[in-house]
Amino acid sequence: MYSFFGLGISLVAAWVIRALYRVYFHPLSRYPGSKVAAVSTSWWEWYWNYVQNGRMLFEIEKLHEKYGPVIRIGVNDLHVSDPAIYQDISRINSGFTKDPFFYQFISLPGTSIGETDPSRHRIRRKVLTPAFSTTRIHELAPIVQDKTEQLLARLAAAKEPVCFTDAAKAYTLDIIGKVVLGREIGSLTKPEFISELSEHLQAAFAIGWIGPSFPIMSSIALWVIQRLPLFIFPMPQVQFQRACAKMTDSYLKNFHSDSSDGASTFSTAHGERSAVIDMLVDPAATKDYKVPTKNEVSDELTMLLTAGSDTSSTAIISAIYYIKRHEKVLNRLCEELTKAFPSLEEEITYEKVKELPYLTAAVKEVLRLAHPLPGRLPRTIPSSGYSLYGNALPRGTNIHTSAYLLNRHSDIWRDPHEFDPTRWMQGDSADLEKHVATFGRGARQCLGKDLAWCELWVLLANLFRRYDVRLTPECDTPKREWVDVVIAQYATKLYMTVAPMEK
Ligand code: HEM
Repeated sequence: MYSFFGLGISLVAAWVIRALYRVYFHPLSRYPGSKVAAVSTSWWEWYWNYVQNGRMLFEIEKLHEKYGPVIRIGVNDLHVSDPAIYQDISRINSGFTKDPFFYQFISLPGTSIGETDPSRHRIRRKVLTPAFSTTRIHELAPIVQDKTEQLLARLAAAKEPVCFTDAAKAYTLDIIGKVVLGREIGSLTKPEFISELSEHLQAAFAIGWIGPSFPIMSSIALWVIQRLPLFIFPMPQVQFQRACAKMTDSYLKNFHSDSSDGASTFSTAHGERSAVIDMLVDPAATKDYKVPTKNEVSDELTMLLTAGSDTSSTAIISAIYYIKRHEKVLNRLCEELTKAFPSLEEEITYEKVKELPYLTAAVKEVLRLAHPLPGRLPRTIPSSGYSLYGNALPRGTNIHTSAYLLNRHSDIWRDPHEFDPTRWMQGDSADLEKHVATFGRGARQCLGKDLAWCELWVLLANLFRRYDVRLTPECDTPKREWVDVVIAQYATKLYMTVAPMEK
């Protein structure tokens, strides 16, 4: 009895000593912020992101307002709100890497997004780059065009207001499905725009932050669950992963890649082949390339489908909301579109719309204010260490930055909270581009940026030129509340009706 009591006291004493060390003597103790987070990253994250449902980012914002550009948000974690520091740590060859603990839960290890080793990442990225390059987007544009027609036809045929949030998710999932898997997912044909794959994906996003809060416990649980039959523990991430594995399997069975053919066997935009899979399984894809196993290919596809669906749809939904809520912007945009496409019979294509200056400025402004990935993306200090405002920080410290704060930082943005596309049409606007954190920067910046742009350009131009868009009164509100569940999740879905423009 006495020894149990003694053990209890010793454990409590050890915990107290460790907590005191972390708060007062740790190398990060000089930084202000949350004392709870300094003692335990997990509990602080769990409280703000789980109990308070994705509000950690707003707490971080408040702490910055109180303490300035650097705050402590974990035992080894600082959050920095300073565009100059963001530029420095995200530049190519900065030496900073992705934090493996964090990324194993918001991605799959070894994939383009989840790989934290820079040299392995470089190889995977080199293999995948041609599948999403600017040149390739021209070949993929007809897919975007087809899906746009399909979506608009459904919106126009609807008798009741349509849930555009679900429709836009179906649109981007169908596009990325065709690009990545070379096959139709068919969400746009479903009565409520919900396919099986989109259901798994939504469920996976819904539990977004639990993993990173308790990395060790969660990784053990995930390891066990991944090895159990699905019916015992139907975890959404694993369901989604297995659905993708099934599709990869059937693809590889149907289209066995002939390595001697290499790149020449890649799909055309409308073919049933997937350039992405063909590239991944091509041993000659790049020097020192080791073809991934079937499961590794499937993990990559899972990540690409995740990265390329809700991100773009969130941007599209926000674009419609912002443009509709700003009458001057809507009028100027419609004017530009009518001038560029005087006849309603004329096809509104990617090649033409990407040249429209006001549409482009409006999309840039949407992406600045309505970043689909608003929250912190930690980067780990390399073995050489890092000097932050002249203070040396030890290797292994994570520096987090967030698009939500950077894209509104008053050092860079005049009237940062205003939705003003014309800021992108002035002399210094080229310089502004580098300060937008929406797609990340440097070696780890978004690989699908051009595809996302293609979707935004084509859909918005077609929608606003050909239809009169009306938001339902419940959605036509001055503010849309959102929380950060890895992706920005809005409190209410966007409902709207469309009526064809008169000739
Ligand atoms: C508006 C839409 C999109 C936004 C805002 C967005 C944003 C981002 C951001 C912020 C990152 C960096 C993540 C990090 O540092 O951990 C990223 C990475 C990535 N994104 Fe996107 N993304 C979008 C659309 C897409 C699309 C359509 C694809 C197509 C597959 C895609 C594929 C990727 C990939 C593969 C990476 C990892 C790149 C690497 O680390 O090398 N994204 N994206």
